[in-house]
Amino acid sequence: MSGADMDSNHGGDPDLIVIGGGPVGENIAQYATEDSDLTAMLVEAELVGGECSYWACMPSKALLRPIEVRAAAAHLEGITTPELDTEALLARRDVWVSHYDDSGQVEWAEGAGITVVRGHGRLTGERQVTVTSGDGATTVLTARRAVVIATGSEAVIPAPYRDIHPWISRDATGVRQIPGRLVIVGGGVVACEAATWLRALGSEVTMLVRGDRILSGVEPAAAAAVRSGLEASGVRILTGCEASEVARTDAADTGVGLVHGGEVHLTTPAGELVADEVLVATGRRPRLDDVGLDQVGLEAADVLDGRTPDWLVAVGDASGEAPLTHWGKYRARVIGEQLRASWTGQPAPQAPPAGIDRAVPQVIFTDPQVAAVGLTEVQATDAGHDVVTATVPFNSAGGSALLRDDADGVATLVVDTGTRTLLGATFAGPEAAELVHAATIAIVGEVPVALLRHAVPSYPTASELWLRLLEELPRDYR
Ligand SMILES: Cc1cc2nc3c(=O)[nH]c(=O)nc-3n(C[C@H](O)[C@H](O)[C@H](O)COP(=O)(O)OP(=O)(O)OC[C@H]3O[C@@H](n4cnc5c(N)ncnc54)[C@H](O)[C@@H]3O)c2cc1C
Ligand SMILES: NC(=O)c1ccc[n+]([C@@H]2O[C@H](COP(=O)([O-])OP(=O)(O)OC[C@H]3O[C@@H](n4cnc5c(N)ncnc54)[C@H](O)[C@@H]3O)[C@@H](O)[C@H]2O)c1
Repeated sequence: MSGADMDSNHGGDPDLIVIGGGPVGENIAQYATEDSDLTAMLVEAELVGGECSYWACMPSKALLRPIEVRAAAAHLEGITTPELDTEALLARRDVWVSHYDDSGQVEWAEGAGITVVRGHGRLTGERQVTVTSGDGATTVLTARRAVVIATGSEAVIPAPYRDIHPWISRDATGVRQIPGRLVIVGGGVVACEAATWLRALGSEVTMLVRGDRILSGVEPAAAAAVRSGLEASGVRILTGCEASEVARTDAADTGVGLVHGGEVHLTTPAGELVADEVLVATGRRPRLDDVGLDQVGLEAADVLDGRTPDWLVAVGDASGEAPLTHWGKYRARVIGEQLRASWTGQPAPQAPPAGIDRAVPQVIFTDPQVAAVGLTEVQATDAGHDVVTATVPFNSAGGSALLRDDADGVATLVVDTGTRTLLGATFAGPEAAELVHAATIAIVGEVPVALLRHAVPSYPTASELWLRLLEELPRDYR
């Protein structure tokens, strides 16, 4: 260890207290302390590993992967379609969430030298966190250097649904009882992914979408491909449709993943809908209400706008940045390394390139998948860029067409006319997830598109779509 201001504090107050032991909290605790004598405590109210490990990313993708493989087999000449075994699929989910047991993650934390403290953490003073455990006992902790808020986010439930105990994403990922008739409110990522697995598990799904299309944040042609895929699987999508009244008999919190009461009646412009369950998937907000911000003279807006004192940092979903695990973990690595360098005198890591937050990738695991990074054409022009775009059908390359007999979908590049570098890319098609990282590298590296044609994709792979896309650009760009 180097650095003038370091003194060993083993057994004393930790250098860092992280409130929230999700993937982001775990990462910042690790990166802020590794290769040093610095110490961290991770305060977790529920399960170490967070929403992502038990209720969000892992269970949803564990459910979706076999469904995706079945869909691919159903659209490939030469093999018969495998049958879905609901019980086995839910059991696979349970394995991927470690049966909701976090001992593996606690073991990892302890192995990394991080002390796990169970309970709900709240700020009660400068660098001070009071932890309330399940039995109401409180412990006051003080950080020598900093406190991190990594408390994640929570589902937003709009007014008409608050009294009916609707399902939220936890019920969909933790499903144990398949609703016969399911209404999904929202047309975002949670809604589209949950519609995919719940339809495959046998629910009759109706999506109630307030806007004029699903997935309003992605390229319209990609969103249209997802809509076609959902409709082909039997999902009914009502756009421009909001419920004005919602009523349910015997609404009750029967448990996660179980139907929460009797029939639900929804009054909508498309007529009355009757459902056995309603899944509300209308967005998430940073979980900042109950972390004691008022005790240190702050409001949620201060955290979201970055007006926090030096000793307080927010990261992950709680920070208001892109609510994605990989993005939160990236920010945790960057901020954690910066903190460690400033506390130890170790060399500072390379700073992120300017504008890095415009290179956030996301994969939507629907059928077809959507994998996107950076700006869409509309977002780029709204941000003041002059752009040219290239769009090709997903099956326009041999390698991508081979993936499925119905390799429908679309790929789009958005290029800045000034810098002639990539601003955004979107791939909608089978297994599109693995195509997007090349675009992320091109954006982060500010690679001129003229150089990209010298990056040769193997034959026959889906990456050959890059050749088709570059050919679609004006000749003097290639
Ligand atoms: C259904 C669904 C699917 C998703 N799928 C993906 C995906 O495929 N890929 C992807 O990148 N992202 C996905 N996301 C988003 C992803 O889950 C979040 O971006 C990620 O979990 C954020 O990590 P985090 O550590 O910031 O917060 P979280 O994972 O929410 O963890 C926060 C932790 O803090 C704890 N906590 C909160 N308040 C306190 C307190 N006061 N004291 C102590 N502990 C507290 C919580 O119990 C929790 O364990 C999905 C989200 C949902 C809802
Ligand atoms: N594969 C992934 O990366 C993945 C998967 C799931 C979730 N996530 C993350 O989780 C976050 C939350 O997902 P989400 O789908 O809940 O949010 P979202 O913001 O993606 O979509 C919310 C949807 O609800 C609609 N809506 C909002 N308020 C409404 C209201 N009052 N009435 C009717 N409709 C309303 C919106 O128009 C939109 O269609 C996302 O930002 C996403 O990044 C990521």
